[in-house]
Parts: sequence; C-alpha cells; structure tokens
Amino acid sequence: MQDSSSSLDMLRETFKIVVVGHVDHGKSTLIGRLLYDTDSLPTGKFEELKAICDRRGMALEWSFVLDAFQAERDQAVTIDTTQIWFKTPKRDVVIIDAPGHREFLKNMVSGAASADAALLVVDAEEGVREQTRRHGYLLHLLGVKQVAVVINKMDLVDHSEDRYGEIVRDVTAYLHGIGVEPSFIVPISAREGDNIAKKSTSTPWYKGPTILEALDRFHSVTVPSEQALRMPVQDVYHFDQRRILVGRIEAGVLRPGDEILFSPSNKTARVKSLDIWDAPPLMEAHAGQSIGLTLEEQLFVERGEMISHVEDPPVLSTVFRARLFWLGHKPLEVGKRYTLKLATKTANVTVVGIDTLIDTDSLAHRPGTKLERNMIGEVVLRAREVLAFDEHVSLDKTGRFVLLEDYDLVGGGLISMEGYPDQRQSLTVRSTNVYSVEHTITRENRVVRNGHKGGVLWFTGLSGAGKSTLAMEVEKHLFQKGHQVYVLDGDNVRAGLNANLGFSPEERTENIRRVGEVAALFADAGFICITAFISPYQADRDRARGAANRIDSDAFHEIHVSADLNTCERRDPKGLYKKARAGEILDFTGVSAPYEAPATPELVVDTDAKDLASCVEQVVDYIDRTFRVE
Ligand SMILES: Nc1ncnc2c1ncn2[C@@H]1O[C@H](COP(=O)(O)OS(=O)(=O)O)[C@@H](OP(=O)(O)O)[C@H]1O
Ligand SMILES: Nc1ncnc2c1ncn2[C@@H]1O[C@H](COP(=O)(O)OP(=O)(O)O)[C@@H](O)[C@H]1O
Repeated sequence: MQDSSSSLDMLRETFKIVVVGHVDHGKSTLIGRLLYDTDSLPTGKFEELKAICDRRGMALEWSFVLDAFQAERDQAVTIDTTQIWFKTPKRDVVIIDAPGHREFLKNMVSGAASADAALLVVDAEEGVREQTRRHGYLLHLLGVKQVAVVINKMDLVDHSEDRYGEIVRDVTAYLHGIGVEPSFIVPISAREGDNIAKKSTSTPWYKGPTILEALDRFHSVTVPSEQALRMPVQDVYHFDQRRILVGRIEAGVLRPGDEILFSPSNKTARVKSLDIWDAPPLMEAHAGQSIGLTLEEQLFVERGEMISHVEDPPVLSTVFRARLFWLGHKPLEVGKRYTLKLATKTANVTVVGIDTLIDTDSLAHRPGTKLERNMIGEVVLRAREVLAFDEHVSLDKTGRFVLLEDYDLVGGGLISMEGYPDQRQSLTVRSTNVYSVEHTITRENRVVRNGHKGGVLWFTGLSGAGKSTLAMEVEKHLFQKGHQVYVLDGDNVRAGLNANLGFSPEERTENIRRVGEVAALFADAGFICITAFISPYQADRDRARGAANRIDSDAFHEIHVSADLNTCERRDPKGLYKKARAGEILDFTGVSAPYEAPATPELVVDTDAKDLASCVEQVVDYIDRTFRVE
C-alpha cells in the first residue's frame, strides 16, 4: 500500500497500525474517538454529526464519525481511501485498512498491509471471542510483533479492576500460547473517551499508558538492513546496450562492486552501478529502497529471480512446508494445483499433503485432510521448478507467499523447511575446467557381451518395507541367469562411501546424490544396478533419474517397494521403529521425518499383499521385459 498522506509532516515518523478484534467489540468506535481526540476530523464534522444525533434523540455513535470521515475521503479522489491517519505527539499514525473492510483479511494475508503494530480490541463484557483469537493468531502468523490489547467498554462493567484482570489473564494466556507478548493492555471506554487521549479518573487502579501514549511507546520498526541481502527481480529494462534490473531490496544492503548471486539460475555477476530515478547513482542501497542496477557483465536474467550475496544465498527447493491461512470459499484440496506468488515469482504448486489442522480457537492441532476457510493448516507444497526463498523464521519478507485460485487470493502462508533439505548443495556444480573423456568401448559393445542392457532399478520405500530382502533375492536370480547385476544397499554404502553422512534432510539428499551417480556409472558399465535406499524425497529420486538418463534415456526405473507404515512397524527387523517411538532415534522416516511416495513409479511392489517369492517374480518379470535386447 502506498503512503499517500502527502499532508503528513515529512520529518515525523509514520507508523502503520492495524485495528483488529471481534465484530462489535468496538474497533470503529475506537477509531472514531481517536480521530476526534487527535483533532483529525474535518472542521465542523463532529458538530454536524452531533446535531443529527441530537435531533433524532439518540446518543452519538462514534462509529458514525468513522463512516462519515470515510465517506468524505471517498469523494476526494486524490486521496487513498483505504487509509486513515491521525497525529500523536510523536508520530503520524496510519491505520492501514479499516476494520469491516471486505478485503481486510486478504490484505493482511497478502502482506499488502504490513503493519508496525496492532491494536487488538476486546469487549470487557463479552471477553475473548472467536475473532479475537483468530485475529490474534493472524497477527502472529503475519509477524506483527507489537500488539496492544485494548479492553473496551469498561463503563459497562463499572470500570471493574477484577473484570479487567480476568480478561488480561484470558487474553495473555491465549497470546502466550502463540508466542505473542502484548506490549500493553489498556482498559478503555471508546464511547466515553476513557484512557484514549487522557487518563480516566474512573480507572484509578490502572497505571499504564493511554492509547495515544501506547502508540508513541511502540518501538520504531527497524528496516531489515542487517539481514542477508534479498532483492527479487521485478523487471529487466533494456536501454541502449545496457540491461537494468529493477526491484525492491527486501532485506540487507547492496553496493557497487558486490558479487551477487541470482537464484534459482545460480548465475553470478558483479554490480556495476545502483541507480534511482532522476538522481545520481547510489554508493549504497538499503532494505526498503526500489532501485535499478547494472552488472559488469551482460547476463540473461528474468523477473522472479532472487538476488543475494554469494556467501548468503536463499534456500533452493522444489518442495517446502507451510503454515497456511486459508481464505478460499472451497477447501484446500490435496493433489490440486494452485498459483503461488512468492516475492516477484509466480509458479504452479501442487498440494502434496496436509499434516495438521490448527484450530485458531483452541490452538489444538489435529490431523485432517480438509483445510476450510478461516482455518490454518501445516501443508506440504511442491513445484515442478526449483524455487528460491527463505525460511520464514530467518527472513520474513522472502519467507512468505500467497496462493491464488483462478486469480483470486485464497491463502497466505509462511515457509518452513522442517524435514526437507535445502537442495542448493546438490544443484551447484563447483568444479570448473573439467572435460569429459570418451570411452573406446561403447555401450553397444557391453550390451552385446552381456546380453542385456544396463540400467538402474531404484527401490524406494520405508524402512522395513522389504527393499534389501527383495533386492538381494532379485540379485541372486539374475546372477544365476548370468546377468551382470549388483546391489547398492543403504546400510552397506553408509558404512563406506557415505560413512560421513547422517540422516538430516541435507545429508540424505547428499547420500542419494552420490548413490545416484554411482548407480549411473554401474549402468554405464553395463550392469543392472539395484539400489535399496529409503530415498524419501521425490526431488532426490528425480535427480538420480537425471544422472542415469545422461547415459540412456530409459535407464532409470523407479520401483516403489510399498508396505503400510503399520506393517513396517510390526516387522521392525532391526528394532529401529521401537527406538524411534521411544525418542532414541531422531528424524526417523515415517515417524519423525517425511516419506514422499513416488507419484508415478515404473513399478509398485506391494510387500504387504504378496509374499517374498511373488514380489521377486514380479520384479524379475519386469527386468526380463525391460532389459532384454532384441
Ligand atoms: N533416522 C533414520 N531414518 C531412517 N533410517 C535410519 C535412520 N537411522 C538409521 N537408519 C538406518 O539407515 C537405513 C536407511 O539408510 P538410507 O541410506 O536408505 O536412508 S536415506 O535414503 O538416506 O533416507 C535404514 O535401513 P532400512 O531399514 O534398510 O531402510 C535404517 O536401518
Ligand atoms: N513380501 C516381502 N518382501 C520383502 N520382505 C518381506 C516381505 N514380507 C515380509 N518381509 C519381511 O520384511 C522385512 C523387510 O526388511 P528389509 O528388507 O530390511 O527392509 P528395508 O530394506 O526396506 O528396510 C524382512 O524381515 C522380511 O523378511
């Protein structure tokens, strides 16, 4: 949202707030009163409204003041009608997006309304209600760290200190549960003007600030210049021979001469100049500034790329976890595709699964498959392409996204990579000046001698699904037939080649990358190479396929050795599930680490439904068909 308030004093600080809370708890009344008490209303407006109310024999409704104020604004076409502002002794406070506004939640979720602080209004009579909790949760989800709770309508509870205490306990217990510590809890009566601009004599027991004082006591929100540099490329302009990349620096600092990295393309370049419109080039640009930059060398980069420094790059991944606030009228569906917008990047994503649903009322987590409007869920999303982003805990601006369905905003979420690896390591080729050498013995020579093609049979499945047992049996059969066959087994490879790797998401990815490359070499040597690794991530298996396909376009066969988690746990051949459940093994697949079943494997072997002999027969049949030479 633009700061359109040209009439604000340039030297004073502009502070953006949102006012949230349950319907009828007094948001509009509070704003109306704040406008009046700070002399922000057009001359005569208040008197006019008062006269109307008097004539009708009714008490003045402060929310009318806000309505009238907005109506006036709506006619002044030069002013952004969605913004309301007033002055405190210290600041110009802008209320971004008025409560009751139809698009309020959408604006909040899309981050258009990124507020410096929030006022959460609670009715002293009614106490904490559904929307109080939901809005509180939303503030937490959107990273609004400074919150003042405003306990309104104190006049209706006789300014009771006890009632104030009760609500303080309720509201702080809830906010504490979601990690929000309110900065102030102010008892007010918006209608009577108690503790808004001046201290009320009706609440002598209250020693804290008035609303205006609270607004001035909030911390100025620092621009995230100390963070790692992030500048999403918004556009690329061509002037003469020059390309100018434009965008807004979301975090960090950029200087001419800096070496920068573009993600996900992984190109690097040195910054030549930083330009802003109609002014000399900058020696330094900071978070919050929109700039144009030129590079020392000409690179082809597109909108959506993320600029960082080389040494502090964003995460690269095709898959991530998100805490998603759902606004769609239709529930979020597993398997369905949505459009993702993340900084300047737009991509299609598919919902892989919904892990938990979070009830914003009770904060209870429960399993579920349907994420409905106004609910929050932990979901896993996958894109076909590699995306560059950050985990929300480390970088707020590039760690959030929105989802669209048919151009309509249906959800907003925060990214976490918990249980998933950063794929950057396995996507970056570091060696340079490397040239491939041709073999003099061709693949055909080997096929002719062996009587079958080379290739990779990639077994994937949960621990205990039967990968090793099956792999070794199949190997025996093929060997007896005179085939060149070799099994690469997880436990064996991890004792040698991959002895330096554990089970973190990144280490599993590296494990599978190496095995994928070794298996491809075996295939190139004419072997039927069977691999038996859990290989829980689709992206890793896809990369292993890519390695084998460099040798032959149909060399890779993904085989899902499938058994229900319960079955695997019952079999528990090594007693590992038991240990995992007891918390003795961390990140155990299926228990405390994810397993992504193949979406389109070449073969599924169901070891739950069939005995070992039938499973072996199924795989050997498959091999006979696909590795045969005519
Ligand atoms: N945390 C954790 N999670 C999963 N598995 C564990 C873990 N710790 C040890 N093990 C043992 O390691 C075997 C899996 O190794 P992999 O190389 O196949 O795993 S992965 O593909 O890198 O995920 C696996 O063997 P299998 O039971 O044959 O699958 C286990 O014996
Ligand atoms: N149809 C089957 N195929 C393979 N193994 C089976 C089958 N039915 C039962 N099992 C048993 O399941 C266990 C699988 O263990 P293992 O082969 O070590 O699994 P993984 O290598 O996938 O961890 C073994 O004890 C095996 O005897």
